[in-house]
Amino acid sequence: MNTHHRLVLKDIRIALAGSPLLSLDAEIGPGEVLTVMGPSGSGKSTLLAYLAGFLAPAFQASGQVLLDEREISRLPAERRGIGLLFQDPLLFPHLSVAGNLRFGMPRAAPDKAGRVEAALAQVGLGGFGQRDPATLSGGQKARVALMRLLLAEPCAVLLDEPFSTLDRPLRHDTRRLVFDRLREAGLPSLLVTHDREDAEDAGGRIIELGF
Ligand SMILES: Nc1ncnc2c1ncn2[C@@H]1O[C@H](COP(=O)(O)OP(=O)(O)OP(=O)(O)O)[C@@H](O)[C@H]1O
Repeated sequence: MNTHHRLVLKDIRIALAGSPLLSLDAEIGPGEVLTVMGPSGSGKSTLLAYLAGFLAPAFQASGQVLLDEREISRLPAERRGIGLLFQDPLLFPHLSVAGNLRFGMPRAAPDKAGRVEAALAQVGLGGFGQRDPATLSGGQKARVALMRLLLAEPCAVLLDEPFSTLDRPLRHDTRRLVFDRLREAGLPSLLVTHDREDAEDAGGRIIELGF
């Protein structure tokens, strides 16, 4: 599942009601994690919403978002090839764990059942496929959300405080597993967080938002 994607953010500027909110220039190579930090209200979630394709109409944005040299900022969200990991794992409650993992897989993906089982085994959840997601712990849900994201074969990943509801040391272990898997998959990732430890553990560059 190793890929070599690159996400380039060129002179991104976002304003709210005519006032500048944030500006950013960055390049994220295969397997790299860029962390964006900033106080509450500095625009971290807004930046991710812009990159993912669901910026609220109250904002004005300019700049270029290049994924593998293709400008994606005018494409609809579902055609951008971006995977998202939020604070809430947002598992579909009406699907089993395996159903959640199969959900975003490319239609033509071979041996879906085998890949789902292998993905679960990779994160210590072998045999959990038929479980109802409501019966999982917070850390288990986070691991299912990660593998659902990877099986969808994104070209880049955005993470919005994905560890903030987990207690330490579970937080530490989950964070390690997520960053290791993203690195192994060769995906460029952008993490936004308040947490200095999350940022340092991500192992990449850290940018502080602010004009
Ligand atoms: N839909 C919206 N319409 C108008 N203003 C908004 C909207 N969403 C957010 N804002 C404002 O935009 C600014 C940036 O908000 P954003 O949620 O991006 O900050 P953040 O850095 O992610 O904060 P936090 O760390 O608290 O999640 C804030 O001033 C917020 O009030």
